[in-house]
Amino acid sequence: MNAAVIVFPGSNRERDVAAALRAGTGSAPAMVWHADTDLPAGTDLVVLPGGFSYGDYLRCGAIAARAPIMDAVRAHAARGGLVLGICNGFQILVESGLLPGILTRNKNLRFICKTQHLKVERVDTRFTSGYQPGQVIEVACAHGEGNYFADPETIERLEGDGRVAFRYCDAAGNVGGLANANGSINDIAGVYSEKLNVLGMMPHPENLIDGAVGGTDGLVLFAGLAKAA
Ligand SMILES: NC(=O)CC[C@H](N)C(=O)O
Repeated sequence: MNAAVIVFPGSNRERDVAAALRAGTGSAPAMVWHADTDLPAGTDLVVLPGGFSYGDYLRCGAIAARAPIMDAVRAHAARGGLVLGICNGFQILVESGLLPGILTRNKNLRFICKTQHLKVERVDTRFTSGYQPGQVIEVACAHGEGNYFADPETIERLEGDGRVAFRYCDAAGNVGGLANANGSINDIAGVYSEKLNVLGMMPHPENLIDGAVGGTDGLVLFAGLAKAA
């Protein structure tokens, strides 16, 4: 599979996600600078990594969404190409209009850094085909603005169309309550685009790829993507 990781000034998880792609797909991704205007020919998957692009100035992801490379990312998505945005990458996807809704300050107004359980809502997408229906997975959270919000019509559409990818839950799979630390509406941790080819998620699957360091629940996503591509 040919993956491209976009690197913005202030990205800090691009190496983590490159390691996850190498481990999950067997090949190293191309690293593409934000000021470039083209993706490498034959790119199957674009990854927008986590971090603090442009120092989180204005709003997280707002400036990166207007970077030169984003026209090529939008065109890739419009052709049905795969796009994965993780944390700051999710923020960039909503700021660029590739996904609906917004990501605003965590409800406790603090940076949240912890492992987190997620419920996998569906396993018939190219991102989640490696999981079991209803599986509870463990991933890492590290964000200040992960509180997902959208207007009631948008939420109804997302829920009705099965476009919620993951929800915050406890170890037993109970959704919401204290498990939803950032206050996201409907406990939403990740959403798909209409054609299910764009996924934005707040937690970091790329940091759970090694049994010796916390587990491999994240690796499943990258390995599944390679199979799907
Ligand atoms: N880990 C990240 O990608 C952090 C995203 C963003 N800078 C925030 O704090 O919300």
